[in-house]
Amino acid sequence: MNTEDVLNEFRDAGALREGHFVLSSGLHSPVFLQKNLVFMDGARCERLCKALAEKIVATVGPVDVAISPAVGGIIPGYETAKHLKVRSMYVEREGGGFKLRRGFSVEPGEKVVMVEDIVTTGLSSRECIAAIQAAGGEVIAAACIVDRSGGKADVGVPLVALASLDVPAYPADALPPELAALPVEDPGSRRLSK
Ligand SMILES: O=P(O)(O)OC[C@H]1O[C@H](OP(=O)(O)OP(=O)(O)O)[C@H](O)[C@@H]1O
Ligand SMILES: O=C(O)c1cc(=O)[nH]c(=O)[nH]1
Ligand SMILES: [Mg+2]
Repeated sequence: MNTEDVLNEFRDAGALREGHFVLSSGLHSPVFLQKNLVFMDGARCERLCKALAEKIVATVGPVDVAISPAVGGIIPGYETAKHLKVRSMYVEREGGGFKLRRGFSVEPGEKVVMVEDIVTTGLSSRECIAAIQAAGGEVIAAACIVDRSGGKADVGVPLVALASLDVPAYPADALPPELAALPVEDPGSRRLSK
């Protein structure tokens, strides 16, 4: 499955949104990939995550466990882990940072792949990887359905992306006038509890 195939899945799901969005990183963008509309369709989610699992194994070899950052990473993390035939766990925010909770644990020596839905700056991926390492996990790779940084995001380990796009994103104080003129949506979960 190549980038165009992945984009077609997003288009068909109505998940390729245009407007004015504030992203998890605080950057603003005219484009938002509403991945939940993709993952709500089990067959569509399976096609994407099966392809991601195959690409992970082809790139870094077998892994022992997949761990994702909540909320967006939970469904693709589970589905990708299913095709990798490994355990699926997630980290979630507690007091601002990600933590492995709910009785989840990693055994010493297990190889972990961190599975994200979308990578923009790589901030959430780096935070998730740090939480896995704090729990004793060895993260050998990261993976995502879409890397929208055009390959520029550095998550500190090899990143396996099913699709790679270069989508514009701007700091709040440097918005193009046509973007600033639109009402802003904040669709993610990072600022939900504030
Ligand atoms: O690479 P980054 O700049 O960190 O951006 C990508 C992150 O943003 C979204 O999560 P968000 O925090 O919006 O919440 P969600 O997982 O609930 O959608 C997405 O799920 C990624 O985790
Ligand atoms: O950077 C983000 O927060 C982000 C971008 C995007 O296109 N989709 C998403 O779910 N999050
Ligand atoms: Mg997320």
